[in-house]
Amino acid sequence: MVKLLISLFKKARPEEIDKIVYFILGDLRPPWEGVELGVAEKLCIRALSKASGVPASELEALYKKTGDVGEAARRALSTSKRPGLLAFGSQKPLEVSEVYDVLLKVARASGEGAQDLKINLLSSLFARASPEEGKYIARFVVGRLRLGVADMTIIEGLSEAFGVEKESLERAYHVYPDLGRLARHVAEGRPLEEIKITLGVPVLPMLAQRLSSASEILAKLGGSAVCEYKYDGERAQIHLSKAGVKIFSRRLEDITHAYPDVVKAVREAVSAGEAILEGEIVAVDPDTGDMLPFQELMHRKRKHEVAAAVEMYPTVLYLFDVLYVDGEDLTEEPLIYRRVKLSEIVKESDKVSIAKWRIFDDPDSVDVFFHESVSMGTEGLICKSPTSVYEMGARGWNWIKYKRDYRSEMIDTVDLVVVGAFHGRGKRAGLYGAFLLAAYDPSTDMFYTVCKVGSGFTDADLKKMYETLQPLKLPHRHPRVVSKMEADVWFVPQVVIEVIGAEITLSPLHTCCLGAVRPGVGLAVRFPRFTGRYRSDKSPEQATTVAEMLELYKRQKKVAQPE
Ligand SMILES: Nc1ncnc2c1ncn2[C@@H]1O[C@H](COP(=O)(O)OP(=O)(O)OP(=O)(O)O)[C@@H](O)[C@H]1O
Repeated sequence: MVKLLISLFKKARPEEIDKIVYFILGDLRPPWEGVELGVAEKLCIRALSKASGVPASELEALYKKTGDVGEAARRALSTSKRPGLLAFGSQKPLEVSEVYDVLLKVARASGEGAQDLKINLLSSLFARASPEEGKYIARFVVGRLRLGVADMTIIEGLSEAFGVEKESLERAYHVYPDLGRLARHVAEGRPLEEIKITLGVPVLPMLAQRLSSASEILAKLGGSAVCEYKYDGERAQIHLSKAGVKIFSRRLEDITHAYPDVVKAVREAVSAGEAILEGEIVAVDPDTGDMLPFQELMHRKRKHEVAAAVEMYPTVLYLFDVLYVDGEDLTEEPLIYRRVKLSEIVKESDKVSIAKWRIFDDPDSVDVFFHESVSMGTEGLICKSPTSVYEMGARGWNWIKYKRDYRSEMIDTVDLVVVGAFHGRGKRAGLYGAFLLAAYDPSTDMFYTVCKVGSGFTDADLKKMYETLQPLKLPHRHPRVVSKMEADVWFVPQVVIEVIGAEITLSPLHTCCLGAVRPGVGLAVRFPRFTGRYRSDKSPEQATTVAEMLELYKRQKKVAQPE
């Protein structure tokens, strides 16, 4: 493959080599420009029929039989009468640039009459194409070219064809991942140093390796690590400039349209004029602000649902890196410097936060932080070398993910005692927005906290809870309640409600079974939800006990976690 590419690149003129590279990749433009041909097989066949004079029904049948629109094109064009046009061979052969320009017009056709325009443009191409050319054009336009040439193979070809070091090409590609443009750059003999981090063009993101124990991770990172919550959402590379805010996905696609709320929040939170930031967009419960699993971001994927989703499924952006600020490329600076810079330019709000992080040098502390992170709704930690630069496009050992290799499933509901509450915001203002719940320990006759729950309550439930709890209000924590968490309001332990969660996890934030499984860590219900059942038939001493919590934790079904 490389040999073929070398000879092709050597033959190509600089002004067409970019187009050749895009064709090889099966695209017309780099991913963030979102240029799509939008040509279905049916439309392609209609264009072929128009160009060849062969009835569309015949071509449909041919396509059905061979399953390859390219083959249908080849046969149509070999038998064609080419109505209204000179016979093939009697006119100027097609040039790469011409084909490219017409296809770009096809991709950009939109609105009323777009279908007809696309058919006309394509049929004019087919009318001039040889049967072999038609075969590949047809496959390309319906997205079936599939040459299987990897980006790195193109880089190898370019390196050999133009005598440029492969490593330098790779570096340039990581900063500006547009292979067509890169090919043209080297074919024109321009120096690679000209290629710099650019606002509006996403860099290839740095990726993480994976290890499964804190001690291995610390050893690999040279003894100490910046440990950050590993948020479970969508990775976002955010480019802020005078022109506005653009958000790019992990795969370099422009996803700005899905997150108008993030755009607005970034504008308000970031004080720099220009910046490239990285973070994770996480769906949160609109009533409690608690993190939700990333599946809840699906509502942002359908264009017509975005406006409603912004209201019903709000997000928080957790920023974890900054690559560029006001003309200064920070990718060669150490992580610690970048994190400081990040806190300098970001004013945190309820929509934009800086990813929670700590520096550790002992595995036990990393583990405690890990369990805290998971119980808050994340996937674990990303541990990073404090001195590492931002390695674009690399999956090296300077970022190491620490995830669980299994996920558990909570097998039963639990009945927990309301011991505290948190003031509600927004729709819940004036009421309680979330409640601190505890399990009972008969051996000490005390209540130990298990979770903070805000989900599953209807408006009527919240009102009822508020009214029921008023007479039980205390100015301080009840002496029979053991809690590390500070509630806004405390109650006499009396009201029992039924709760279900995704699983029971270890957590240093709660006191239930503290130290029973690991030192310094208790048990918590992750993603807890009120089932709607008030257990007024139960006294607080009949609530789920800490021993039952431990039993439930041990008996949970463990489900293998996908890599
Ligand atoms: N604090 C953080 N620092 C870096 N990445 C984070 C952080 N929090 C969440 N992430 C996310 O974690 C991802 C890496 O881990 P994960 O294994 O979940 O993703 P993946 O897509 O399966 O793997 P990868 O991105 O490494 O190919 C990052 O791409 C990013 O989206």
